[in-house]
Amino acid sequence: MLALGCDHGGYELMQEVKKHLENRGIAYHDFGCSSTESVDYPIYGKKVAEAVARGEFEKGILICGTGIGISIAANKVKGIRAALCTDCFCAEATRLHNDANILAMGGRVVGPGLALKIVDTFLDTPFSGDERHIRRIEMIEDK
Ligand SMILES: O=C[C@H](O)[C@H](O)[C@H](O)COP(=O)(O)O
Repeated sequence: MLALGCDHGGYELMQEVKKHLENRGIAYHDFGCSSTESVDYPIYGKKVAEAVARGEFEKGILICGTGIGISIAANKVKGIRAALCTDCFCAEATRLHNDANILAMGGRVVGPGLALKIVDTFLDTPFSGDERHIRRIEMIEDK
């Protein structure tokens, strides 16, 4: 189960992402926003990040205009590793190396064709489990 969140800058791309997830039979909960009316991205970044951090959702997808603000907000929540991706190489690498639990994208940056490939790459790539990556993630988490 995925947690989804966006602001007005990501709303239209999020509708494409939702259709794509439905076609793939992947369940999600949409934390909003619900239109292209101007809203504040930290609200949605925090809602999704907290739900993922509580373990209620396996992963999350966040979209704002650039993906930057909403990923900054999400990364303030302990246990969250939100990765802003603009290409499939980064989407794959952040799963393999960082075990990222939230994908962030920019609705004003990537078109739907590329964005859906990024989503698939992120969702379909497992964490490598390599010792060096585990060690580095634990350093981020301050364990
Ligand atoms: O990082 C922030 C996001 O890209 C926002 O989507 C963006 O700042 C919203 O801008 P505006 O309020 O001008 O639509």
